[in-house]
Amino acid sequence: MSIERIAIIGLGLIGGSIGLALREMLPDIATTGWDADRDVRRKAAERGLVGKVSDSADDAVRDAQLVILCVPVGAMGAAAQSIAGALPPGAIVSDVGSSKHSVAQAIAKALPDAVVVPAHPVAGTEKSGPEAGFPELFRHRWCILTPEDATPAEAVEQVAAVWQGLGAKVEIMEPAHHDLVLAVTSHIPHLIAYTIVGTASDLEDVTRGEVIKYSAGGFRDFTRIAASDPTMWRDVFLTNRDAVLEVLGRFTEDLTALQRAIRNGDGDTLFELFERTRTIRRSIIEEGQDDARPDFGRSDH
Ligand SMILES: NC(=O)c1ccc[n+]([C@@H]2O[C@H](COP(=O)([O-])OP(=O)(O)OC[C@H]3O[C@@H](n4cnc5c(N)ncnc54)[C@H](O)[C@@H]3O)[C@@H](O)[C@H]2O)c1
Ligand SMILES: O=C(O)C(=O)C[C@]1(C(=O)O)C=C[C@@H](O)C=C1
Repeated sequence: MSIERIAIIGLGLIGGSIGLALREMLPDIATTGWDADRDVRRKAAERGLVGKVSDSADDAVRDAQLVILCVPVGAMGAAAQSIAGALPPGAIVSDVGSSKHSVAQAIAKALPDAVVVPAHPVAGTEKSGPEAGFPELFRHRWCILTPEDATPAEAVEQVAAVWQGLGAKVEIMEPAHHDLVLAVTSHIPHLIAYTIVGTASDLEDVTRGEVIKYSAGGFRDFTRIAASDPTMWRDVFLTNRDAVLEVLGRFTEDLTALQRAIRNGDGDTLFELFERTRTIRRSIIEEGQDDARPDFGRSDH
């Protein structure tokens, strides 16, 4: 049986993009949505992010076969709690949170009897809110599902089919493994971007405004990432604490080794690392993942 009715809770960048993508790519699926913020609900209705923007979480999920929670990871428990009274028996609950272990625990606590298939579309931009979504966001991008062993296979297949219908490639992972991998590929890079842009800003007096003026290359790329939503990223670091701290420890050791190489004039160490990392970039492009840029093929994002 395929899914015919989906409710989206949280109508920002990801919830809005899912709604638009469903309406465009899987138009036979009826969509409802709700957001805790009245202004977001109004904008979502104006943009037609879902077929019907409901007046309450209960109304949005009452007839749903799949409910997707698209709120910051720190709000997943509250969002799950808000649908507890009206969730139809047998409905699948999913989410899009950037960290998986603690989100699964929060949803399970609020909805102990629900069938839960957590998901993480590895696709996004530095923008947020109901104006930021676009239907192609998930095309050719990974969506990682992290179900428990006991989760019915049919529910996992139904959620996978929806993501594939939106153009995503689906992978299944253990939640803890997901959290470690994403700490390396997404969370620490964001922390580095926030740090370097913060450091540069602190140094503005010393550099007399020239950091911003000359930020055309590498620094400019960092500023895009460092413009990402503060609520979302605060929650990611608080909920994926252990994996982030583990990877950060390794990163700090490697950075210290580079610091030593620079102080000692050890060019070989620097050259060998830079050569190795260039190979990694080239292999990503060869695998056809260069479209990982959020503005790939779009002039308006
Ligand atoms: N932004 C990205 O690049 C990206 C990518 C993949 C996954 N994610 C994950 O997707 C989720 C949503 O991120 P986003 O970028 O769409 O954020 P967003 O800020 O654009 O949207 C989140 C929306 O959730 C609403 N909200 C907050 N608490 C709520 C609650 N209890 N009930 C109902 N609505 C509530 C907010 O009003 C807001 O409109 C996060 O968990 C994030 O980790 C984000
Ligand atoms: O490209 C960006 O702007 C993103 O930050 C997207 C990105 C990422 O780090 O890859 C950010 C967080 C998500 O959980 C998934 C995707």
